[in-house]
Amino acid sequence: MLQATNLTKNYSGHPALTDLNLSVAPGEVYCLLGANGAGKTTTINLFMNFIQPTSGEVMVNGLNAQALETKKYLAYIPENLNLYGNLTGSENLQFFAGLGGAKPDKPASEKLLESVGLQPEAIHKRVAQYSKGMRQKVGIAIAKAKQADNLLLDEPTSGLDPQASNDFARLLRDMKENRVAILMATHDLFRAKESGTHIGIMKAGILVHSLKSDEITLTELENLYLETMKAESHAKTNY
Ligand SMILES: Nc1ncnc2c1ncn2[C@@H]1O[C@H](COP(=O)(O)OP(=O)(O)OP(=O)(O)O)[C@@H](O)[C@H]1O
Repeated sequence: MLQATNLTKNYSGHPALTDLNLSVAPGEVYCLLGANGAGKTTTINLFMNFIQPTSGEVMVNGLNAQALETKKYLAYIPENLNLYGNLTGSENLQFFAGLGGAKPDKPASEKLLESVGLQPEAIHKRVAQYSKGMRQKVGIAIAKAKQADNLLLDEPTSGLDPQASNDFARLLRDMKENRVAILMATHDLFRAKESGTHIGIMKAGILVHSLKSDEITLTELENLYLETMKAESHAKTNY
């Protein structure tokens, strides 16, 4: 469970995020949309405790995100996942899952990587030879190994081809069915509508709209997004 209450982050007095209220329950996928600089990464970084809030509260499974204990409940996949290029996919998985205290043995790591759709012949190749989509699959495998209750994704499908992006969406669906709470920043309206149970549209650090994805068609979402980006006012409105 992820929860932000009146969450605000300023940088030298400049607001990056203002008064965010948001919750993501187990089995929900909350997709954050918004232009560059809207505050999406700031939100994710606050949940990860990479940065501290100026005011307000950010909670993971009911604990303040600043508590070290929350790390075991969180998995994180950024746009460009940092893996060790000179290690294989399987070795990276063992290493990074091991950091979270959930190191799979070799057969278990092979099974996990196969379960996320990595080609069996790639599993023992050096990651330096992997495509971006393959690296993101290793990221999902690490998250699965960790069995974290919450998954934070920062533009994970950016730059993936449609097939890889589709594979990734399937993996998210599996995690959702396993009751993981997922918060994803994305620029992809189609994926947000398809994979999200909830969609938020941010502008200039404010969550302007928050809606259930089954309340809106893709065309309506696109129109709402474009209107929001055009609108002068940043005032919070209800859809
Ligand atoms: N370390 C920092 N110091 C100062 N300002 C920052 C810092 N990090 C982010 N900001 C500012 O905070 C605001 C929100 O940035 P953020 O990275 O959260 O946006 P975003 O929605 O993730 O954008 P993008 O789609 O480009 O990733 C921007 O105005 C940005 O310039």
